[in-house]
Amino acid sequence: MEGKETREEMEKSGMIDTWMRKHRLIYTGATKHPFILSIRDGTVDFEAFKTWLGQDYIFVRAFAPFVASVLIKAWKESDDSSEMEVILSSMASLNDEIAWFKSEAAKWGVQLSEVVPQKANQDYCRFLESLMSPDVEYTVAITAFWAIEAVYQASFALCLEDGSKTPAKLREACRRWGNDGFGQYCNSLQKIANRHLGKTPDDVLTKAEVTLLRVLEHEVEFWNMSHGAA
Ligand SMILES: Cc1ncc(CN)c(N)n1
Repeated sequence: MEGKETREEMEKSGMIDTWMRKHRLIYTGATKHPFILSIRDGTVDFEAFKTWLGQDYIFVRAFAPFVASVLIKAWKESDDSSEMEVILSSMASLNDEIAWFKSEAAKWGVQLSEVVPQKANQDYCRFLESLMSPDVEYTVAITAFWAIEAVYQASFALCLEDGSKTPAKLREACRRWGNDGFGQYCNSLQKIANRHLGKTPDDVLTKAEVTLLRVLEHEVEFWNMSHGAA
């Protein structure tokens, strides 16, 4: 009999997969955005890429304290010590990521100290800050964390697929998030999120789903900001 999936049925495949099916349209909007498709088909406007680069540097600086807040929640709320290690590895790579943004900006002639955060970026950073509150459950925060990373992984992996015409100058940027190692790290985050979603009360489950949708909307707005600014 067809109908709504029960919670037990959803948990069998993992809540994240269920939500990805349920919210396919917005997930595709975030991972196959026209900006990403323009990189993939080689028609990208390099000014748009430079806008993205400067804005994302600001975002990543706000993302690092968010990841730190997830680490604190894992330390307090998780019963599996390996989760802290996954989150810690992410913190270590953020250090590399900030260094990469600085050297990439120098190559493209983007003065990072002069970049002013645009509204979509400010809104997204404010949203991240709201998730840092100790009142936000670990399950909700780890779901958001997975979604933020997974959108970049899926988007940039698309630009590396066979047949893509990604300009040589942008391939390194795409490899940063589109490589297999980053994919495996996203799978680890997804497993952690699924494990906690599978045992959380219904009200927290609803909060996590709403938070996931907010992340996807912010990601779309973030791409729009870069794409529209050319
Ligand atoms: C907007 C955005 N979203 C996600 C990521 C991947 N950490 C990022 N760097 N920037």
